[in-house]
Amino acid sequence: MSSQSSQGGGKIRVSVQKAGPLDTGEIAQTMKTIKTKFAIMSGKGGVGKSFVTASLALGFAMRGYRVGILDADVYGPTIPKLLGLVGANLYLSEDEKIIPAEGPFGIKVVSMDFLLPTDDTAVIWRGPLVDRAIKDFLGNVRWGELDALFIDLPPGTGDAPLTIAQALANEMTGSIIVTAPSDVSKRIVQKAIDFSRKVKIPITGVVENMCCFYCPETGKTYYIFGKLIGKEMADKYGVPYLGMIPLDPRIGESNDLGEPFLMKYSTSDTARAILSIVDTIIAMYKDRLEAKVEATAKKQIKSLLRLPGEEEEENQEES
Ligand SMILES: Nc1ncnc2c1ncn2[C@@H]1O[C@H](COP(=O)(O)OP(=O)(O)OP(=O)(O)O)[C@@H](O)[C@H]1O
Repeated sequence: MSSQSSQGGGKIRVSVQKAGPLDTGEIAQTMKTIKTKFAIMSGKGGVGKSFVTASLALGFAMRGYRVGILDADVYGPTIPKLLGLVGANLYLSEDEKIIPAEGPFGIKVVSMDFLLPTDDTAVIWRGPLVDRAIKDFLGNVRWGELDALFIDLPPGTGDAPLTIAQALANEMTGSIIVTAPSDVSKRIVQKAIDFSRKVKIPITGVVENMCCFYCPETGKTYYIFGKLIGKEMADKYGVPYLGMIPLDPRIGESNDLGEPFLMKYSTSDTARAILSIVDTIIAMYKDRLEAKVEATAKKQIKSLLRLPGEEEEENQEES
């Protein structure tokens, strides 16, 4: 990737350069200011992985956390659309770091979609170009201080998600496995659990999307494809079940309009289901999410209690 401006900084332009191997040191350096990092994965495409990624990020942000999304679904990047960010740009800082775009609640977003001039160009993103972008997205972004980063992996368990997940494994707090109930979903959850274990990312849990349909006319919930298959599988493999999200026609509608569902229908039952998953994850990682806040608060209290002149003494002691 190259910068457009000759004065340092500027909009990112795409150029084909050989990427070189993914460098775990660079990835660690890029992510060191982020408290928790979650890889969102699915055993197969189309189960709502990107929708869940965007919704979890929005949920965390609505709870007051500083959030980022890395859309690593390089062949089908949809996060910008779900957040109403189509047409946004990525920029390079003077020292050639990628500056994320900013979405609702200040959510920082990096996506291949920002680098594609039109939808039709997706097809040319192959080989070296994708390798280059992945390398830059993983190891060359200025995220700043974040409480949570959600990484939308490519669907399935093939080469593309494997390469990215392996490079990220040391940094990840956990994986969130998205599934939708169907005849084959048991196999799909099992594949995703095996995948996460293979790349040594601890499993945060399973989210069952499109679990059921609530009919406002009858007031009944219908488990069209089978009841609690995700829960059954999570129990079988001894991983946490984070919750379920119903089929809701308003989700497709808001996604198509680029109006984030969780914001537009924030008081709906479906939004409540999503926020309950968000709260479960927050509760699981409470210590990590709050650790820095406490450390900062302690430091502030200490400085408030300090008498004039003591700061200098302390600095001298430290050096
Ligand atoms: N709970 C839901 N109710 C209704 N529609 C949904 C729900 N979840 C997702 N969708 C719709 O399903 C489609 C697929 O969702 P999404 O793109 O998030 O899936 P994905 O698993 O990321 O797909 P891909 O494998 O292509 O990356 C979208 O049109 C989305 O709006």
